[in-house]
Amino acid sequence: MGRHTLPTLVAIDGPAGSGKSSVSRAAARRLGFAYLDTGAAYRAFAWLNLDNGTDTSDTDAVRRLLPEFDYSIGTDPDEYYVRVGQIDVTDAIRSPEVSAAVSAVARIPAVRSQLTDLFQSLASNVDRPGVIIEGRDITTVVAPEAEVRILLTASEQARMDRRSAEITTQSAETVAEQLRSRDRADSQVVDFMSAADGVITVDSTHLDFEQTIQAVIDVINTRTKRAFA
Ligand SMILES: Nc1ncnc2c1ncn2[C@@H]1O[C@H](COP(=O)(O)OP(=O)(O)OP(=O)(O)O)[C@@H](O)[C@H]1O
Ligand SMILES: Nc1ccn([C@@H]2O[C@H](COP(=O)(O)O)[C@@H](O)[C@H]2O)c(=O)n1
Repeated sequence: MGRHTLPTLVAIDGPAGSGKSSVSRAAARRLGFAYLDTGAAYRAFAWLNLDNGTDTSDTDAVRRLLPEFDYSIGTDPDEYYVRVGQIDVTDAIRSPEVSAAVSAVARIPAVRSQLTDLFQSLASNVDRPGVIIEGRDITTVVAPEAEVRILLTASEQARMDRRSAEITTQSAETVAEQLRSRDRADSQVVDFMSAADGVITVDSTHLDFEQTIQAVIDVINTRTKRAFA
């Protein structure tokens, strides 16, 4: 049987360390939804550039690599993987080197255009009743028509504390500075710090992980007028 209805689209944006990936994945798992981590694609393309020895400040050189970007990602929250060609880069794309390079490639319009088309195609082809798509420009560019649009944010201090708690290979100061500079670079490209019209803000500064997941699920249930979970 072919699909008769399109999946419910849930778009979640927010700054670095706000909990987008971990909260979206956990909420998708509980709802029986698919989960699309859009940041992983930008990270994987930055990884390809670094692996290829491309100068990521050379826009033409980065653009020339786009046709070679053979990308795949797992959208089942329980079978998450990120691949470039046959190479599994799930862990490699989280390295400090990739985190330092990703904003440079993400600011190139041709990169954004190709990846946005890819995200829209991936989201419409999931074999689930819904899909949670998370990133920076989902509520505004990738899926502005989404039934549910959420800005997941937290104070800069809370986001830094959380990020430095998970990254033990660098000092808290280094992690904090990297997070600030990535947010600064990213906010040149798209505003993910203020909610566009129709976007619900969930501020997790004073919520723990479980409370944040429930807050997101509550918004989804309210906006779709269904009791998914
Ligand atoms: N409300 C919360 N309370 C405590 N810890 C949290 C909360 N939300 C997320 N975390 C933790 O904070 C860390 C960062 O979360 P996550 O990686 O999902 O953020 P992110 O928004 O996807 O960041 P980035 O955009 O940089 O990928 C993770 O270790 C996650 O478990
Ligand atoms: N929709 C998006 C998602 C991500 N980016 C860029 O990728 C970087 C990594 O994203 P994470 O969610 O994995 O931290 C992010 O800092 C942006 O530079 C984007 O531009 N648009």
